[in-house]
Amino acid sequence: MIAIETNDLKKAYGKMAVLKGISLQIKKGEIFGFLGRNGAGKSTFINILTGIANQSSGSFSILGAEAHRSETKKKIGVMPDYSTFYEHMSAVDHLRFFSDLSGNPASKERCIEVLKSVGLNDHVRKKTKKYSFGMKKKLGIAQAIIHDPELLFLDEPTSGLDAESVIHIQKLISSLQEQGKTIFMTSHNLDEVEKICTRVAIMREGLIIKCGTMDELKSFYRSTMIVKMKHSPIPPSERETLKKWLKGAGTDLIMKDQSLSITVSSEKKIAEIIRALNQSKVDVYGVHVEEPSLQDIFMEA
Ligand SMILES: Nc1ncnc2c1ncn2[C@@H]1O[C@H](COP(=O)(O)OP(=O)(O)OP(=O)(O)O)[C@@H](O)[C@H]1O
Repeated sequence: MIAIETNDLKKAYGKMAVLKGISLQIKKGEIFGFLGRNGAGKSTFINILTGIANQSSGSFSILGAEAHRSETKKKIGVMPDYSTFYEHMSAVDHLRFFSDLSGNPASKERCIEVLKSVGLNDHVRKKTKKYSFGMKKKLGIAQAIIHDPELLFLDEPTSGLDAESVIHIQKLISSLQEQGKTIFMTSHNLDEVEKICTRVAIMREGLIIKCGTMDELKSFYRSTMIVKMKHSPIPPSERETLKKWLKGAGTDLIMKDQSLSITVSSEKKIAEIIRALNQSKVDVYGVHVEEPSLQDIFMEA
């Protein structure tokens, strides 16, 4: 079942093309990570999908329905990149008032339960004007999930939060997925995206330039890998011959007494290197292969 589908979605502000044709399909139950440098167009994309802005051309559907129908809106939750709150109200009153206004009234108990789930246990009765930046961020997430939506749009849900809160919110996002929700999130925290997202799209200058699971993205970039080996001492008589052979097998060779590091272009080469070492009477104790991280992929994309 498809949660979000966009077809050649474009957006221009005056002469500036911000989205240049985005076509995406996001399945129900995914945590979809949307990455891109500052100004790439991520928030604009979310704003269009959530009805805050209109597209210039192209179409999209949300939860199988044409976008912006009121029934569909009730099934989505949004945490925009910049949330505003009723400052004179306590967090719990703010959530109740907001849920009444949005046509999904929530009980006081439900509001308190949701505030606790985002880690605001001790601040449910505090006025939102006294909230710190991080507390407001959590309140924004609470506001997005108060009506138990099927689909959540989270624009940088953990930016500006302390390390403990980041982990708390990441766990909350994963638990929402376990409950069957679909999450579309933007983030500049690549470790976070790698950790919790089921699929990732990388956007650059209004276009999606890479999209797939982490394994798919990594296999695309798995053309080179850094191999590190620990081994027994190399007999002095074998050292030069072995060094010459290794230089032909890969690049960036670093040879130490009992370890080496080399960049190779295929997994087959790793087996060949182990055989060559054994033939030179060197025992291999450990092999570590460094795969590209999301950061490597992001930087190269
Ligand atoms: N209302 C607007 N009017 C004119 N230009 C806008 C408007 N909103 C966004 N833009 C421009 O559109 C481009 C994309 O902005 P957007 O906020 O979507 O990027 P982003 O990928 O979310 O960036 P960031 O990571 O910094 O949040 C930017 O060049 C921005 O200046």
